[in-house]
Amino acid sequence: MPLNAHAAARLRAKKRSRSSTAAQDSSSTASAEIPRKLATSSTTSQPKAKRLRTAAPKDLGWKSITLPAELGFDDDGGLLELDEVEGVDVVYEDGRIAFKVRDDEGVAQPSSNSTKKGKGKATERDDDDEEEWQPVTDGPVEEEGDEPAFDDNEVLEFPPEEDADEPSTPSVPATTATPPSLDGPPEPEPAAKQEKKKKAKAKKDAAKAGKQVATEAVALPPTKPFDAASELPAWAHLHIANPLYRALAESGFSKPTEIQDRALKLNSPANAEEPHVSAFAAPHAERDVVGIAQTGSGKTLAYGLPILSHILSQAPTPTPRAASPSGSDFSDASDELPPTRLAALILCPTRELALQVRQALSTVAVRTLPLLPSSPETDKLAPEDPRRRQKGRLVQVVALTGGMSVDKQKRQLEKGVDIIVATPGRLWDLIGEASTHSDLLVREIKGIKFLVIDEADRMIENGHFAELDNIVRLTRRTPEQAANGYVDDFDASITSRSNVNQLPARPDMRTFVFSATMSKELQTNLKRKGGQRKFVPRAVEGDITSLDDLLDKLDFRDPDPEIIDLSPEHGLVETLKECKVECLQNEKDIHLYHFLVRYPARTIVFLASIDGIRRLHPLLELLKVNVIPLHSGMQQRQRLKALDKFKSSTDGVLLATDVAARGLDIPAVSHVVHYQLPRSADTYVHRSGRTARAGTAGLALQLVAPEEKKVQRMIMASLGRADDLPSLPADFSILDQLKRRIELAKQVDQAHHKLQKQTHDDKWLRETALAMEVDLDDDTYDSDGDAPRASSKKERSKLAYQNRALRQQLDDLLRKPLMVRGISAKYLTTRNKVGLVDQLVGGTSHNKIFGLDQSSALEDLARAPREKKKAQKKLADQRAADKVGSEAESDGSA
Ligand SMILES: Nc1ncnc2c1ncn2[C@@H]1O[C@H](COP(=O)(O)OP(=O)(O)OP(=O)(O)O)[C@@H](O)[C@H]1O
Repeated sequence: MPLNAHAAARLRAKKRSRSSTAAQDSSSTASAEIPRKLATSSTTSQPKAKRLRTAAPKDLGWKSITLPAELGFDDDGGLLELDEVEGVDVVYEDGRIAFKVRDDEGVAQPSSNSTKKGKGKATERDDDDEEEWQPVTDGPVEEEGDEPAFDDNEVLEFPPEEDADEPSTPSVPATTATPPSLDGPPEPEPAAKQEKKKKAKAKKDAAKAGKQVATEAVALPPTKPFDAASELPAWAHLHIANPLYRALAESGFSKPTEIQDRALKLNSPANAEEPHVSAFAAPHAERDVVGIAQTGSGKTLAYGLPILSHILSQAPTPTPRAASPSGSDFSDASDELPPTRLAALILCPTRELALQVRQALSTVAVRTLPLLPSSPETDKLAPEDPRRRQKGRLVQVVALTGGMSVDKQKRQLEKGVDIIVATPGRLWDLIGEASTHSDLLVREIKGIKFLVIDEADRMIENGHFAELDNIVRLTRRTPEQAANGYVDDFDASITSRSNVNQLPARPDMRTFVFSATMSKELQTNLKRKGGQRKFVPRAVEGDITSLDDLLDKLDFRDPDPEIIDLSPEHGLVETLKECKVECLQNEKDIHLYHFLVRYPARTIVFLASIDGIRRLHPLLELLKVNVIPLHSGMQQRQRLKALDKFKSSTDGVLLATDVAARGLDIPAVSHVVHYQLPRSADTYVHRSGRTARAGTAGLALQLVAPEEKKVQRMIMASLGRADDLPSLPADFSILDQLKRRIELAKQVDQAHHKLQKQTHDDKWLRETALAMEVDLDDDTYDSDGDAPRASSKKERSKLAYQNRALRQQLDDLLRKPLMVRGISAKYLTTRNKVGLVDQLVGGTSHNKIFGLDQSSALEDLARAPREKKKAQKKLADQRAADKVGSEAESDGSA
């Protein structure tokens, strides 16, 4: 087996101790990879401190040499007698190995060139060369977020409504502003700044291009219907409006997910022929749906596509205000009122989810329009920019959530919308205003064709009972409408005009209730009630406090709503792997930090409280983890920015409360960590479902303290499982090193808070003294009790000094590499038959932990049982050998 000699320059190689237990190849010769120049050099001169540059290992010009065993290698694999080499320093920067090459040594190419010119090509550099050499970074390259950023609920400005009913024409939609991106602030790196500038320029160019495009008329042939049968055969059997096929193809959704297939089949006109449908008393053939399907299975489009399909197949309705003969006046008789435009109301439990649903539906809506032919101007625009599209019917989707400007939302409503995605709180605020706006909104809601309750079970938990109740009442039929004598207890005083209150709700409204979790008991109840529900829904007294209550309050027009239950047996997605780490409560920080360092990837860490996030966030930040907090104590804008930032970083760590547990569809989340276990199995399912979405693999890790064992067993039991989760393996020598870092980071944090508090107290005292015209001697202070006191200058500077010193210590510690036990920082040799240089040169070395190969948590988890078996066998062999030895000894002594 080839052994790798170390590349450490300036190190006089001495015989390594034989203490290493790893058995090594002891063949008489061994080949080693040594930087070309280093292998031949024997000078001992120190590289000059100036003009050192970082070189990538692969650019160092390694060459294989054959070393006779007597020259260099003992049977430990240790390196003997290789003399000092020069020109390359092995240094440890930010916890990583880095090779520093002196310019005048010219050992290797500057990285930027050498990667282009090929491995190992060394060129001499002139000392007078003033050109700056760029350091090579081996770190992961930051990728652009692959999802469009949340756009602060800006409704995309689609082509003017008047044109909506016209067939596609050659002209181009009017210029509109590009939806603003909420990109998080980039790192203050010069490269990032440049990138930002570039983006800004590109955006400007795109805006310019958009204007240009808008002013030029592009002659286009009329758009042909999309040929679903040949281009999207897996969808062709489902009856949806033709432009949607184009949108699905453009989205890369080659086939429907199971829940989509099942839900859309109920949309099919073919169903009208089926006996169970003909039994449906209402004058329509479409069904109400209660859909339960695993997380990430595409439920949004399962209800979204029937809605979009319905809208696209209807003749466009003019905006209510514009069409109303008397503007906003509702004094006319109800039958003279203009038709309503709003087709669907989608209720979501959280703001983020509502914004995400809006985004998902808007994207599909835009994609129903064909792209304009490619041109230098249009190509600069984002594909979701309506200016890239041909004119046609564009569905308007608006999100009404808290934390956003009410006025803006009203303006959007005024323009006319097809779909409202709302959280109950904000929607009810808008309705309850008792203004012309709210009357209009009530009238629109009464006319909806679809009512959707997304994440239905969470909706109940969210504390919006009253609002939800009131909104749901608007969609119920009046006694006259329902042949069952249904009593609508809608409070007439909610809106300002009684004639709006008396408007009937749409008789053929469809109701969709979706969630990833719903108790079997509830489903059974629902089924059992099907017959009764036909005409007599249960009168629910008081608030809606359970999903059962909600289902009873919903006025399903379908007496037998279709229940599609695709929930997996154990509630979790098949592509999700679970594991655990059992540790004490106060060791969770170490294990979390270990996991994040060992397996850098997009990760969501769930905590039980905002306080927990406020404690952990600064700690991990001090440890240089790319950590992003998300909780309900943050302003909406901050929350959206946090999500945006998380989406655009490949190794971001989102520290979140359960506000992020449901529905959020963030691409490529590799890991979910339950820092604290949730209190219910449903929340566990939803939290874990933020990874392993749409058929991808993912891992959920539970950090379980002894006091949580009971909760854990309960969760597992309610998912129908024993606690058989595998433990994630950890290297204890690394944990020790991480523990030191964490302890120091905690001290830094405490010192920082102490200083901050003191500064704050001092400021307050000084301001108070000034206001009271009292002299406050800086060097004297009141030291009794807990009352805030002004600190002396000496005290303050001592604190500040301590603070700085601790930070410095932490920085120094973070710069030191993490080393697996048994390897040396000085000699990059071989450990457990793994060549460390091989790892570095081959790029397989772990970025932060020296001595480990890069591997994913899933790979390590899969290997864990084999490794455990091996370790057990080794231990058993060792014990057996010890036993034989001691028996032989005792025989000998006898
Ligand atoms: N037919 C399809 N083919 C491939 N991907 C799809 C398809 N339909 C939806 N997706 C993608 O799957 C992902 C998950 O979809 P969605 O958010 O609707 O899941 P969900 O079932 O609502 O999840 P949750 O229960 O967590 O809210 C999204 O990124 C979506 O774009």
